[in-house]
Amino acid sequence: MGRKFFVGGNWKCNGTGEEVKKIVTTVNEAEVPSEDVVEVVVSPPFVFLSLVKSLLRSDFHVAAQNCWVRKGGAFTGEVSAEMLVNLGIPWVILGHSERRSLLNESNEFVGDKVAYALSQGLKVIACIGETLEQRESGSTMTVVAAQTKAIADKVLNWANVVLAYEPVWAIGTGKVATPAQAQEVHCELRKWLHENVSAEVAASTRIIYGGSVNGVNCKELAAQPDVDGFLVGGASLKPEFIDIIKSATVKKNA
Ligand SMILES: O=C[C@H](O)COP(=O)(O)O
Repeated sequence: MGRKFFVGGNWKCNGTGEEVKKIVTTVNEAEVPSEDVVEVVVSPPFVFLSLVKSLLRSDFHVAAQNCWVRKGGAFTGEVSAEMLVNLGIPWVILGHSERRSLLNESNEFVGDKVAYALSQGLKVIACIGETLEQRESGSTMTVVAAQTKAIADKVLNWANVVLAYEPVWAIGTGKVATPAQAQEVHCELRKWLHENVSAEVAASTRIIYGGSVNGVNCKELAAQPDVDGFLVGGASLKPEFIDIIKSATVKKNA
């Protein structure tokens, strides 16, 4: 089964209204492969979701960067999945390593969030990844399998899940995983899904890579058989995001 290439731009906690409009203008004016070839999502901070949604070209979609773990209510400072649905936001990023490490989001909490967001009709980019210390101690697969299991324990239908493998040591560091390192983990993750979820889910779930992806390194990464796209941080704020979107054609022509 074909897995459509997926490129997400995670703008993190960046931008003024003016800067956001400028980024949207750049992506709106770009010539990129059609929606049949690549699915593109941009993820601005909460406060700019409506603005970006109103300005963004119709073949690209918007994602929130987080949402609350269950139904909204007395949870000061949180944004619920229901609110995102109400705003017409189709996607949400959950379990990003910055939230896992800075806000102590556990595997179980992330699994609960993913399940709740899906139950409300959102599509989820679920992030997993090991630290440098974990990689150097040889526990990369143990760590990412435990993170994936916490999601799999709560999720029955994977149709609206994209799994983002983002090694923490590669995020915002300029130190990108080599294509072979990325492929190795993606392939193992797909095997894990095959053995622990189903052959169908393993074959159809998109596993995307994140961590210092840029307009140059994207092509070789995109050529790896189990790399189904990217979650891009820093470079998604720059015109080179367009080159990263275009790397979808590497896959198409492979
Ligand atoms: O969500 C995106 C990742 O954290 C990657 O960020 P980066 O491309 O700035 O390394």
